Amino acid sequence: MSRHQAGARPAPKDSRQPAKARKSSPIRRPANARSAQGPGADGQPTRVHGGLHASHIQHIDRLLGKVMLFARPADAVVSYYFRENSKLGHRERGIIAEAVYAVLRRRVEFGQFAESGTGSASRRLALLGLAATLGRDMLTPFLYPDEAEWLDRLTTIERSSLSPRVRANLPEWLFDNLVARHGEAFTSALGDAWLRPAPLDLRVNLIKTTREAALAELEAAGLRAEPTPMAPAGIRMQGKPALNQLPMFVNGLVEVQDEGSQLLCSLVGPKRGEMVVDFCAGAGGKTLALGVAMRSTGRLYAFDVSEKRLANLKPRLARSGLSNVHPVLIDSERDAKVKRLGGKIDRVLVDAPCSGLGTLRRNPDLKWRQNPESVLELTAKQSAILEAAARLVKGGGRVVYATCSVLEAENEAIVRDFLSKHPNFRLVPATEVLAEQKIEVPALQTEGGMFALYPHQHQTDGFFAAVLERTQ
Ligand SMILES: C[S@@+](CC[C@H](N)C(=O)[O-])C[C@H]1O[C@@H](n2cnc3c(N)ncnc32)[C@H](O)[C@@H]1O
Repeated sequence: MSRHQAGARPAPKDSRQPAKARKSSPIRRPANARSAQGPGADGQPTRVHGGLHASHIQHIDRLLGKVMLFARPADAVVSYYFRENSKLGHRERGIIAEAVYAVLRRRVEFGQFAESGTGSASRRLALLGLAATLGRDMLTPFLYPDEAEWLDRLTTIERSSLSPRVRANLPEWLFDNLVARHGEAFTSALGDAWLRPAPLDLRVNLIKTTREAALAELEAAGLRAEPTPMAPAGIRMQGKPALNQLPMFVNGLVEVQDEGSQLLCSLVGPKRGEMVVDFCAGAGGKTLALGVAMRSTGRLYAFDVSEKRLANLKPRLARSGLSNVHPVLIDSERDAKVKRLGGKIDRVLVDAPCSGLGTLRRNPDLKWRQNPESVLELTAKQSAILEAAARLVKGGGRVVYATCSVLEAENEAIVRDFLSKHPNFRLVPATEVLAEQKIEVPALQTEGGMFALYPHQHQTDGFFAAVLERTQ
C-alpha cells in the first residue's frame, strides 16, 4: 500500500519555488491566491489552509471512486455521500463537490495528466480537481514533495499543445459526431464552454411581480443579478447563492430555470384560455412557465410517466399560485388518458426524454454515461412520444418538439422523419414565433426554421426545438 493510501500525512511543503503557471494551463494558480503557508509555527505540516483540510482530499478521492463507476447520476451519488457523511459542513461540501465535478468535466485531460506522477491515481485526480477549483497554491501544505513537483510540471503545460479531443474532454464518439456536423472550431468552442459551470438563472413569475421589482428585491437582499439577455422574464445571478430561504423564492415570485429553457416555453407561446399539454412535464420546470404565459387560465395538463417527478412539481406549483395546472400520471404515451384528449389541444410541448448532452455544464457525468447505443434507444422513444403528442392537436394547433441534446439524431432527424410521415404538419420558423414576442436570439443555428442553442454562443444549456403546426 502506498503511503497515500495508508493515509500518512503529507510531508512539509517543498521548499522549491514552484514554476509559474502559464495562463492557459488547466491548473489554476490565481494571482490573488493567498500564498501557501507551509509548516505551522510548531514546524508540523499544516492540516487546514484557507478552509481546505487534509481530510477533504480523502473525501474527494473516495467520492470520485464512487462517482466514476458511472452506475448512477453523479448528483445522486454526491447527495448520497453527503447524507452518509452528515458532519461535513456546507462549505466543505462545496469544496468536495466542485473538485469532483471539475474532474468529471476534464476527465480526458486529467486522466492523461494522472498517468504520470506517483502514488494512487485517484488521489492524483483529487489533487487535479482541487487545483482546478481552488488553485494550485492552496494545495501546497498538503502535498508530498513529489506531488508538488508533478503539479508544478503540469502548470507549465500549454493547453494548445493537447490534442483537440483531449482539450474538449469529450469521448471519442461524441467528439467525432460534433466535428462531422459542426467542424472542429465549433466543437472546440463548445467543449470549452462545457468545462465551465452554468450560471444560475431565474424566471420571474410575472403573475406575481415584474422583472424590475424582482431585481430590486434581490439587490435589497444583497444579491447581485442582472436581466438575462434574451428571455424577457429571466434573471441571471452572479455566483450561486442559496435561494431557498429567500422570501421571494418561498412565495413563488421566482423559480430557477435556465434562460434556454425559458426560450423553449416562449416557442410554445400558449395563450389565455387555451387547452395545453406539457407531455413530459417532469418536475414542471417548463409547466410553470407555460401556466404563467396562460395567466393561470385555460387548462394545462402536465403529463409524465414518473410519479416521483410529478410529486416534485406539487410544491413548486403551490408556490407559483397557478390554478390552471392538472398533473396527470400516465403509464406511457399510449395511455387512454392521452387518447381521450385527441384533436382537442391547442399547444403541446414535448420536452422529450433525451441524452441530456446539452446540459454537460451541469451534468458532466453524462459524457461518460451516454453512448451511441443509449442514444439510439432514446430516439425510438422520442419518435413514439412525438407521434402520440401530434395526435392531440386540433387543426391550427402546434406541437413543440424539444430536447436538451445537441445530437442531430435526437433533434433534426426526429423532426425530419416526423414531417416526412405527416404532410399535414408544417414547420413554423422559430425566429418568427420569437419575433412575435419581440425576442431576439443571436447566432441562431437553424435548419429550415428549427431552433438550437449552444452554451458557447448563447450562455445557455444546449437546447433544440422545432415548432410543428397542424395545417388540417
Ligand atoms: C427532459 S425530462 C422533462 C423535464 C421537464 N419538462 C422540465 O422542464 O423540468 C423528460 C421527462 O419525460 C418523462 N417521460 C419519459 N417517457 C415518457 C413518456 N412515454 N411519456 C411522457 N413522459 C415521459 C420522464 O419521466 C422525464 O420526466
